[in-house]
Amino acid sequence: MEERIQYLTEWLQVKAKEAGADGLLVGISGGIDSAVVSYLIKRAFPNQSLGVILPIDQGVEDQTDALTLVEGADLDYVGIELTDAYETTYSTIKNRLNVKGDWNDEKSQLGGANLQARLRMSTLYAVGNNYNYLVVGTDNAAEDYTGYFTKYGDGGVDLVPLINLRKEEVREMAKVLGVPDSIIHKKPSAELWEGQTDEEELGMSYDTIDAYLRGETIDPEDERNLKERHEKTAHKRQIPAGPDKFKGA
Ligand SMILES: Nc1ncnc2c1ncn2[C@@H]1O[C@H](COP(=O)(O)OP(=O)(O)OC[C@H]2O[C@@H]([n+]3cccc(C(=O)O)c3)[C@H](O)[C@@H]2O)[C@@H](O)[C@H]1O
Ligand SMILES: Nc1ncnc2c1ncn2[C@@H]1O[C@H](COP(=O)(O)OP(=O)(O)OP(=O)(O)O)[C@@H](O)[C@H]1O
Ligand SMILES: [Mg+2]
Repeated sequence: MEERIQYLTEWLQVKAKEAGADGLLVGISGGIDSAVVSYLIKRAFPNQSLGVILPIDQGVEDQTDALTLVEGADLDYVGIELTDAYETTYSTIKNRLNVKGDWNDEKSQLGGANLQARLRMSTLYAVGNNYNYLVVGTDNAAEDYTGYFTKYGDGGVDLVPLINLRKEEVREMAKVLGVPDSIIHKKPSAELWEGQTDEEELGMSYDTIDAYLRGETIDPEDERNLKERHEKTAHKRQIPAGPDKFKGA
């Protein structure tokens, strides 16, 4: 695992250099994926790496985890409270569509949740511009395969160092890097709404997804679900579709 960590550290250094960037930053949620990326960017750029904590209506526990993490990783950080920005944006959209008589509360819920991820993305790029840092994402192999991320939200990043790591490998790497146990053992959650957990929303455990990604046989129902998620989310892993060049007169 140490070699794999070294490999990713050097890869981050090369990609930043290729881009002419001075360093790297990551959004820190208090979860394990961003924890691992924090330690990696700190290794790659000890003096030019930044953690960005972006609370939106967030529980105290997670801000504590985020702070424990940056202190443990000895990572420079900044906290930017986005609750007001989120609420203003969301209510402005809601009010305007209400005036047209078009607002649909139920349909808009997921869009509102995704707006949180997209506001964080915009904020990370604004901070990145200020320092000439690249934005590092935290998606792992299980999230990538299932498309379990917000398009142009947490999926809108410059580099994805964990993209080939199953969740179990992220946990293993976290242990070697020295990520606190409390973060390693907490339930994965996007925290886009109260009580959300990845495994409940996906309808299966990361152990099952990891087993599938290792090429093992899993419950046929789960396999069907995974394949369907993968196909439905193909657009998130591609550049936006455009038509072929018009060849007529
Ligand atoms: N075939 C197609 N070709 C081109 N575009 C297509 C499309 N189908 C949908 N779309 C577009 O994609 C949109 C749907 O994708 P998207 O906006 O991403 O939204 P969606 O996939 O519906 O929701 C995001 C999912 O990711 C989860 N998430 C988000 C953020 C963080 C984490 C985490 O683990 O921390 C998890 C979240 O809980 C939710 O389950 C549609 O509204 C539409 O605009
Ligand atoms: N409050 C937040 N502040 C800054 N960035 C955040 C915040 N919430 C989410 N993010 C960003 O969105 C990413 C996607 O969240 P995700 O939940 O998949 O990862 P995680 O929280 O690090 O780990 P886990 O999946 O185990 O919860 C995070 O890794 C982080 O980069
Ligand atoms: Mg999380």
